[in-house]
Amino acid sequence: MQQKWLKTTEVEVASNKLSFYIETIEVNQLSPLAFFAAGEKDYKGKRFFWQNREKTLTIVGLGQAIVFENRGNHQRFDEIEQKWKELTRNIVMEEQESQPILFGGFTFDPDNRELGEWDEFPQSYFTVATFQLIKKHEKTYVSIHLITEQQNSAALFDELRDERDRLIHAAQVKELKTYEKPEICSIHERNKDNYFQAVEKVTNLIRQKEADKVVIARSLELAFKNQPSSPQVIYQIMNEQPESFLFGLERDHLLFFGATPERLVKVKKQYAYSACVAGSIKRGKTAEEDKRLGEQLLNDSKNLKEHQYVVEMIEKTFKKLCEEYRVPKRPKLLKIRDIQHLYTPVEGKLYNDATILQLVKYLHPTPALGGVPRNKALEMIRKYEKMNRGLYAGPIGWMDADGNGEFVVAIRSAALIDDKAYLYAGGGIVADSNPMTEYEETLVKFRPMLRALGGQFNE
Ligand SMILES: C=C(O[C@H]1C=CC=C(C(=O)O)[C@@H]1O)C(=O)O
Repeated sequence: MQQKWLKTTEVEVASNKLSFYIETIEVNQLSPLAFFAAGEKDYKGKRFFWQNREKTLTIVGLGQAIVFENRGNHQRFDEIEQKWKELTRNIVMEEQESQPILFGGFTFDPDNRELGEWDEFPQSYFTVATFQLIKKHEKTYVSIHLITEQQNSAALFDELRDERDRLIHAAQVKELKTYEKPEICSIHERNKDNYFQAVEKVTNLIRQKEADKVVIARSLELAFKNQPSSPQVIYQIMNEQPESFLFGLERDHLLFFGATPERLVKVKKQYAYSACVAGSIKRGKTAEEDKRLGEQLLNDSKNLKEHQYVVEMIEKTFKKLCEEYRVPKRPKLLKIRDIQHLYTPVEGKLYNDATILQLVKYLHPTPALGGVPRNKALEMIRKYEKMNRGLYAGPIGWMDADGNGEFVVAIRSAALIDDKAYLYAGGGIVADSNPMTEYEETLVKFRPMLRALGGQFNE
């Protein structure tokens, strides 16, 4: 049985009078990835994919009803918030199972000028999809969004209905595809020498009290025999990393995707949930070894220090934006397939006027990805890391018109551009860091994406 809701809303965005038409139907049995793949021909470069860690929410977007981009200014969080508010001001959506979603991400550092694979990418990139699929618990909804200046759009909307039905049909009837892993022809460790020098330099500066903690990252470049497709690599990370948040965001030739264990912030009905994830150790080969390594991590002063900086900073932000909040006294372990982390969940009740994008703005970058003090750490990253992180380590996620949403920290991620992929990984440097140990930690952090992309990992 298909249900329909039709909403039309008049809105004004940047003094353009726009109408926002929405129609949602409930559909039976539909694989979100098959829906994503159904857009391979016509919507490539204009798609997104999201699945939360609990697997209770999957969102797919095909096509673009509207795009919000912003290049390089410091108001980027407020600007996106304002545009989204203008667009959804008149929409009354409460209690609806499926709402229009704004999906996208912010780059790590708009002041980074290093050239590379991110040259064309804006500093904020958000879209409302033309065709949006939401799978919540066991129900699946597909919405059409049309945002237009035209007054009479009935014919156009009918065309979109036909297109929606075609996409649903394609996703339902095609046999569920199992994709092969891509075939790699080369793996190149970019700027490896520079990475060692950067860690050494930054450790020395921290010892001289120039900063307390700085996260230094590096990158691998993979070349493939044949160009992998977006559904193919998303399929691989879904299989390889089921316990993480999964995301994929396309813009023209670039797909940024990953499987991160780290939530930046989730807001549901004015309650906010964040998590401090910093401090790492590998998984053991046996349950006993794993337990011993976990205990070692929980008692390791270097990792506890790295972690504590993140806790203090997230607590400060919650203090500013929440009526009440709760921070556990000690971290616990977050165990994922290749690695264990120190983990402290933080939650609070937001003040009435506080929003998810304000939280993102104040939290990003936490000392799990930037450092302490923040500006000094960012300066050192720009100076010594010598790469552009692009969306790696930035906030990526979604929000709805009621202010609910979720953003993760885009680590364990890669940018796929044509027949190349760029993988990123880093680690927190403190006074007692050792370059070789840090390097080995990045190898462990590369492992999930490398494995998903068909690479070998040699211990
Ligand atoms: C910077 C990364 O991880 C961060 C998140 C968790 C643990 C981290 C650590 O132990 O250093 C890092 O702060 C990365 O995965 O690229």
